[in-house]
Amino acid sequence: MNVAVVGAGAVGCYYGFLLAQAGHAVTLIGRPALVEAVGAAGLVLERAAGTASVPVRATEAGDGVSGADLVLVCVKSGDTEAAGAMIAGHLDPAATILSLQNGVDNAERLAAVLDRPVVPVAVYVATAMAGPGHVRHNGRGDLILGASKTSDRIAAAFTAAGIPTTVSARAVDALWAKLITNCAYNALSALTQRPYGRLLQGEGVVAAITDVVRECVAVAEADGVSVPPDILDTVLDLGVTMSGQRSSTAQDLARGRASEIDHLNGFVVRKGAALGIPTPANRLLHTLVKLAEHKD
Ligand SMILES: NC(=O)C1=CN([C@@H]2O[C@H](COP(=O)(O)OP(=O)(O)OC[C@H]3O[C@@H](n4cnc5c(N)ncnc54)[C@H](OP(=O)(O)O)[C@@H]3O)[C@@H](O)[C@H]2O)C=CC1
Ligand SMILES: CC(C)(CO)C(=O)C(=O)O
Repeated sequence: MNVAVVGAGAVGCYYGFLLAQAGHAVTLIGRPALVEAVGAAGLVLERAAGTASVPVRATEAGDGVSGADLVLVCVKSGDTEAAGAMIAGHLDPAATILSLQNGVDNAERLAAVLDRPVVPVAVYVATAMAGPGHVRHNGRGDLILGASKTSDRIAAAFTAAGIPTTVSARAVDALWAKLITNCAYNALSALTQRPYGRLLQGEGVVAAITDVVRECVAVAEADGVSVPPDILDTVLDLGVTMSGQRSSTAQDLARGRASEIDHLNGFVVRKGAALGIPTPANRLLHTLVKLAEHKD
């Protein structure tokens, strides 16, 4: 396949590497430092098994998607519309477009910009950029791909490339379950800069997380989403299995970058308002993170 990755960061570089290593022609669309580094040394993946590099094409330009059969959009949720506008005029009519992003409405928002279907993908991976063109893998890597005409073929190609992938007509339910986890941990970890294990030990934290999760479940169910009945246990378990982890929102704030909070707790607040469901705990977390993003 000809594959284009729009947003060559931690997620895009990880999946781009595995697809290139499996023999697919991969083009990364990213920032100038990434393009320069990949041009000089290839795309580097560091993981428990060792560090390796593959040669891939890299460009800053939206026309990097020209001729691609498959386009992976991997930008942060706040960049979805801009990334869509950048590639809109260059897409092959037969290309399949995947949104590999957290949050539940990126595929829908991207589809509105592109005026064509976009397949939502739930991404279960832990990766981070160690430097331009150098991605570090910290765990997992499996995907749940929404259903489409080409999803089964893509899932087979991904799985053959070392990316365990299943197809589900209810990928959005999986995205919601992930969103609920993000709503529970991301803001609290960001505001306190605590990893999840120490966060859960804080006074009142489990009760606060329980409130957040209950609000999210009420909004999801009012929106027709099916949430697993044991979601609260799943959320609390993550704080044990990933006890040393700080949320991506904590990492964004520590680097002085805008976070995805508008698309996490902020999304639940907006959706709840539209559906008549009160979301005071999510509203407060959203507001506090917005204040922390703009300290001056
Ligand atoms: N990292 C992880 O382990 C996981 C991340 N996710 C989700 O995946 C999505 C991507 O996350 P992640 O890869 O970590 O984010 P990153 O910030 O590492 O990667 C996104 C990259 O896209 C670049 N970018 C944004 N807009 C453009 C554009 N128009 N043209 C070219 N490059 C662009 C960004 O540059 P710049 O920074 O300069 O804007 C950045 O390098 C998010 O929704 C995240 O929540 C989901 C599961 C796990
Ligand atoms: C699952 C979790 C909470 C893990 O850190 C995450 O997705 C994030 O940090 O954004």
